[in-house]
Amino acid sequence: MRTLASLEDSYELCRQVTAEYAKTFYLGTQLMPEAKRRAIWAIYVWCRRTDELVDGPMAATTTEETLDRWEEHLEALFAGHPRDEVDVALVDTLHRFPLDIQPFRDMIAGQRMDLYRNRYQTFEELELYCYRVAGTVGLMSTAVMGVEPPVITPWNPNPEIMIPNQEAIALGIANQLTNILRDVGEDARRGRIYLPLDDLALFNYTEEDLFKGVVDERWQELMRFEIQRARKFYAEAEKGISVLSEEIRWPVWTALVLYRQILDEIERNEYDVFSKRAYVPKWRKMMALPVALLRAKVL
Ligand SMILES: CC(C)=CCC/C(C)=C/CC/C(C)=C/CC/C(C)=C/[C@@H]1[C@@H](COP(=O)(O)OP(=O)(O)O)[C@]1(C)CC/C=C(\C)CC/C=C(\C)CCC=C(C)C
Ligand SMILES: [Mn+2]
Repeated sequence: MRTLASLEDSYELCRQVTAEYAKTFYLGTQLMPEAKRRAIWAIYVWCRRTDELVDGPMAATTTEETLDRWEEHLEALFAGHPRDEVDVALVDTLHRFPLDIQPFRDMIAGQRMDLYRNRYQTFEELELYCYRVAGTVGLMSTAVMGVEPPVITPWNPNPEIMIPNQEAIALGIANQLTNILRDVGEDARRGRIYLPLDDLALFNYTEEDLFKGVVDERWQELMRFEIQRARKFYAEAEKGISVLSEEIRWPVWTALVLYRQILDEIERNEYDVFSKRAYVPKWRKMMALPVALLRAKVL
């Protein structure tokens, strides 16, 4: 069988894709030890490819069968059989880290929802979607990043190792909710509303108002409500960072703080997400780094 790519070339390709498409995550990985950041790059590429099946240039040709084939491709990867040059790095990552296939399957299930669904009635329905496309990323990342070994004492010789899965899921959901709030206008132009219809009704705001991009007191109240809920998921995630490995805490704090800043920008824009895309200026991102370092070292 012809060599698809050397392992080094495969990881380098994953690094280039991550650096190109995910500046914030890439910055976070730069603060990680070599073996772990390479693994995150390989996982990022798989996640990006999965998302682009439904969200990228090829989306129009994607069907349930496309996702079925992608799931078969995933099974091959977990069986140790790469099919293209970026697969080589992920197969190596799967051998090095205790990654379970279920979060990968769940992300594909999330992309299936994007195929046939463009409204969410309740927050519970939206939360399932956010778990599938983003909470799963938290589980994948935590499996690579690892946790600080618990302190062994004479009175506690076999301390339980706490894996912060719920908190990792919470960060993924917080990121996805942030993404949804930032992209309300863009998604509406594609006929898609992720905000729960029950929430719109709570503030007497209609789908028609949203498609017209109406920004009034009703909309601002609704957005305050949504942002407050997203911040609760960030707060939940913060509790889990303290048990991550020491050298990992800074990059994760950085990823959390930088993504959460998007909510601050939406507030600065007075919740007008229709004519302004919330964007965190570089200088604000840079200011967040020492804050994240302090949180990682002290808390
Ligand atoms: C620093 C670090 C470990 C980051 C993880 C990097 C990684 C593997 C990211 C994958 C992201 C991705 C492409 C997922 C596919 C589905 C998707 C697009 C999800 C949405 C991401 C938005 O990506 P992007 O910003 O590129 O979107 P736009 O194109 O700009 O619209 C999501 C919002 C989900 C992102 C979810 C995470 C990064 C999970 C973070 C959680 C952890 C790192 C766990 C931390 C552990 C604890 C205990 C808190
Ligand atoms: Mn998507």
